[in-house]
Order: sequence, then C-alpha cells, then structure tokens
Amino acid sequence: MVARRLDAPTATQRAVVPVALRGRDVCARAPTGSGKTMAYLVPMLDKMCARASATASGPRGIVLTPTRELAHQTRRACAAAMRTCAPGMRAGELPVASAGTNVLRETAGSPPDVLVATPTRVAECARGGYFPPGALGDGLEMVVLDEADLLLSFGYVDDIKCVMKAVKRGTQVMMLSATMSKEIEELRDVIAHKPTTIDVDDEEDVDAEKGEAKAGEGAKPGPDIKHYSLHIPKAHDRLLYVMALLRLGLCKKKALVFVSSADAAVRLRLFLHKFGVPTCALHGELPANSRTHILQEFNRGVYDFMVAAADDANMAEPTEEADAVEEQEDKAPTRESKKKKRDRRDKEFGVVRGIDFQAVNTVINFEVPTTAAAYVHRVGRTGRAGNSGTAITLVAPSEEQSFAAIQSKLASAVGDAVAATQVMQPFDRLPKEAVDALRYRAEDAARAVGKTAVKEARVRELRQELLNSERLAAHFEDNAEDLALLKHDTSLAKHPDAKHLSHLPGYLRGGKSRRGAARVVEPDSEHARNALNYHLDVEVAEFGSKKKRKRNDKRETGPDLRVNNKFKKGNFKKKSGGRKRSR
Ligand SMILES: Nc1ncnc2c1ncn2[C@@H]1O[C@H](COP(=O)(O)OP(=O)(O)OP(=O)(O)O)[C@@H](O)[C@H]1O
Repeated sequence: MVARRLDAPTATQRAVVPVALRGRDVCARAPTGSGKTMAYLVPMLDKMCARASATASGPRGIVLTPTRELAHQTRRACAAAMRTCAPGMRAGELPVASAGTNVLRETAGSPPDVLVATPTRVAECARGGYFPPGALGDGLEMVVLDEADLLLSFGYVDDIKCVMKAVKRGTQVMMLSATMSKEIEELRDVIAHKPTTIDVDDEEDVDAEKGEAKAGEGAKPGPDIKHYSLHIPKAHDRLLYVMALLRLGLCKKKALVFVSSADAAVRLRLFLHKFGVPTCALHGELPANSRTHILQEFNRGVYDFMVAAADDANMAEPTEEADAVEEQEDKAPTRESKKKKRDRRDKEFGVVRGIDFQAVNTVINFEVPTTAAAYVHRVGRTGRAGNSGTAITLVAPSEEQSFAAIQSKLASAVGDAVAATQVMQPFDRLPKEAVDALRYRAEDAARAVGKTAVKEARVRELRQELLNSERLAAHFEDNAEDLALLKHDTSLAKHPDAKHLSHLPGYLRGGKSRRGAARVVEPDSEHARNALNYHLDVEVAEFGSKKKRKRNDKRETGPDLRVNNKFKKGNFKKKSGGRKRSR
C-alpha cells in the first residue's frame, strides 16, 4: 500500500483483507474500481513474506484473470508492491498460446512466486505436467479468481476446475467479482472451503469480523457515478450525438466511448477526426503490444478521448483459448453444445473489462450494452478509486426494451424504490436545437465514413500498429522516450480530413444565442457547471494546447488539394446545384 502511495484502505479492502489474513476462503462482491486487486494482493504477499516457501520451486500465489490485458495489469501491480515488501520475489505471466508449447513449458518449469494468467494457460500447464513436481502442493499459499463473473462468462469454468483439481486441497481460495450470480455461488461451493461471503455495496461498509454489511463511517466504497440516458430519435444518429457531446464539451475529459465492434470503433474514430476530435481506439484486433501501449498512454493523459470496442467476437485471446477448450473437451462436443457455449459467453470484450482506466471522467455507451452486468463493467471504468464519474448511454428507439430491462436490474440492485427511480436520469444538457444545428455537417461526414472507408482505414491502422508493435517489442523496457513518440490517435483517413469540419463556428458551439443554434446550458448542477466550464475551455483551447493543435494540424490536414479544386468558384456552383457554400 505504501509502495502504491495508498494512504488508507478502501471499504472493500477493509472488509476483505482481515478475513483473508485469518486464512479463510473468501468470496467477495464489491463495486468496480473499489480496490479489489490490493484486497487480495495484500493478504497474499503478507502470507508469502511471513514464512519461507515449503518447496524449492513453484508459484506461491496464482491469480487467474479473464484476459491477458488484465493479467498484465495485475502482474504489474503485484511487481510494484513486491518492490517494497518482498524485493526478492518475482511476479510473472504465462506466454500466449501462439508462443508455442516449448515456451510455455519453459516458463512453467521455473515459475515466478506469483503467477498471473488466464485459466486456460494454467490448466494447460497442469494437464501437461509443465510445472515442477509438487509445485501446486504445500508451497502454494493462495489461488485467486479475479473478476470471477467474467471468468465464468468467458467460459473458463472447466479450466478453473482443472486448475483447482491440480492444486493441493485446503489451499486458500479468494474469489472477487463486481457482480454476483448463481453460477459464481455454485463455483464457490465447489472450489472453496467454508468460504466467507462478503458483499460490499454502494452505501454500506462491511463488518469484516462477520463478513456482513453494516452502516459505514463515512467511507463510500461504491463508485460515485451519475447515470444518464440520452434517447435519440434514430439509430443512425449515434455518430451525431457522440460528436455533439464531445465537440460541444458537454462531457468532462477524459472520456471513454464504448462501441460494440472494431469496425464501429474505427468508424467513430474516423468520424470524430473529421470534426477535430482526435481519439485513439482500442480493440482486440490490434497487436497486444499496441493495446498495452495505448492503455498506458491513455492512463498517462496523452489522449483525452478513447473509443473502445466491447466485443469479444473480435477478441483474439478468449476466442482462441475458448476454441482450445472446446478441442480439449473430454466428451466429443456436438455442434449444438458448442453453439450453446459460445452463446453463454458474455458478449463483452475482454480488453476493456476489469482494466484500470485511470482518471476517466465520462463513459459513453454508443449502444445499450447487452446485459446489466456488461453495463456495470463498462460504466465501472469511471468513478474509480473514490473519484466521481458520469455515464451516458445512447438509447435508440429499438433499444428501449433492453434498456428498460437493464434499468430495472440496476434499480432492484439498489433495493430502494425511490432511489431506484433516480439511478438513471435523462441527459437533458444537449438541446435538440444544438443537435439539429450540427446534423447537416454530421450526415455529410457520416457518408464519408462508409464501409469501404472503414475497411481501408482498418488496413492502414493494422499496418501502422504492427509497425508500432515491432518497435514496441524491441524497446518496451529500455527506451521509454522512444515510446512516447508513437502515436495512436493520428488520422486514419485515406485523404486528409477537410479542415472546415474541424472548425465549428461560434453559433454552432452555442456561444451566441441565435434561433436554431445551441444554447449555453444553465449551470444548475455540478455536472452542468463542469460541462459549462469545460465548454468554455473548449472554446478557448479548441481541443488541445496551441502546440498540440499545431502538431495535429500539420499532421492531419496538410495541403488539401481536393477541397481546393472542388470548391473553385465555377466548379462548386455547377456541381452542387447552387448549394450555399457557407455550410
Ligand atoms: N486504498 C486505496 N486508496 C486509493 N486508491 C486505491 C486504493 N486501493 C486501490 N486504489 C486504486 O483504485 C483503482 C481501482 O483499483 P482496482 O483496479 O483494484 O479496482 P477493482 O475493484 O478491481 O475494479 P474492477 O472491478 O473494475 O476491476 C486503482 O487505480 C488503484 O490504484
């Protein structure tokens, strides 16, 4: 905790750590961003430091995570903590499937003190006998299932059981999750021994002795997130509404926009670029090194806006691993059982869940998430570590029903009828006039980012990121300065974006009161005040510092010959049929 400069434990840590320190198995549900990682790392490292290892070689702690990204993040958190409290110890991950069996065998043959990996990789080592003899026996102090709900929704249950079968009976087990379900309870009953179940809810603290909820003393463990819904007239308007929210400064930076696929991420990125809103995109088809680097840069504050694809269909690792599971199934699976398994898997994307995006003030859901659990995980990327945040979900008419279902699930989680109605409020800071004023430009720009443009942009993006990735692989550890030069928010457009779109005249930004134009929002709440402050900020700064803007201008626009030719006086009138140029 000292190493991470954490002054006081969060309510989750206060509830979980003492129980775990007593050696009890723990199954804890605690809100996103409430510090679950340290809640299991502290007792694990404490146990490891308290006594010498019973075996010469073998992991002393195993952390199972649903994705490689989360494994990487957890390994780093563990290594950072170890530097202070256990300098002689080592935290490590297992290599990806594509690295091959020999590499996996070699790594597992001399495992680190704390091994962090997805269940499939650990199960493969257990099945193949790659760990040193007795490695999962007396020397192993603790097995942790981090993000237990995601582990189950990604279809890892058989691998988890396989790992637990290989582990010595009586090894301490900790399960931590943001949501609780019947499946988690069933798994808990199979793998844990007389576990203490702890539920840390939003308004209450926990009596660690009993593992029961009780009134807290001012500590607020749950995320402080304001939930808003933005009902849009038609699904096609999503791009327009997101652009309006970001461009008019109605949501506080840093903002994270969730979309449902890599295609949608690239499309939104292309579209926002046209309006002078540089964003980086995170999706499963990017090389792993690039994903890690993008995340690090976003957390460092290099980018204000990120578009993240929450779609595990495009997520290399879980799909690959799940396929491996299917192949290795003892019973020959039928086509139907395979399909069922895939369907059961949550439709969410592994890269973005459980990841500690830092200092995100706003999460925007481009579409309504598929399940209430998915909603909780997505919006949980803001309001972390005691900070406040805002979540805005765009709801198209066709999504009203699924949105209502999510709303009622969230409401029942609150448990109080009055509070339940207040969980989600309509976002009324974006006047219809403001949207209408931008509509014409947006529709024009949306047409320019059709299927072909997206396809081409994705090829360019992949090429660019593969190059980045190679450089990253070579320099990751030693040349941090070089890394800073790699940019992930540059334009992906084939032709330079037209400069006129990125400049919004004052009347479109709501600066002047004019019929049909955006009005400045009255600051009648903290959110609105923040929005207004930010709005003014945007007007002055025009998205980024002068230096940054100059750099972007140079890189993104360049001499736009196409626009110059097109808008030559004579040509323009003839082709456009006399449309007004001022648009
Ligand atoms: N005691 C503490 N005081 C302040 N910040 C903390 C404390 N413990 C952890 N944090 C910070 O809180 C953030 C969220 O922590 P963590 O990722 O462990 O949350 P989580 O509950 O696992 O979230 P999720 O369920 O979304 O994965 C991290 O940035 C972490 O550094």
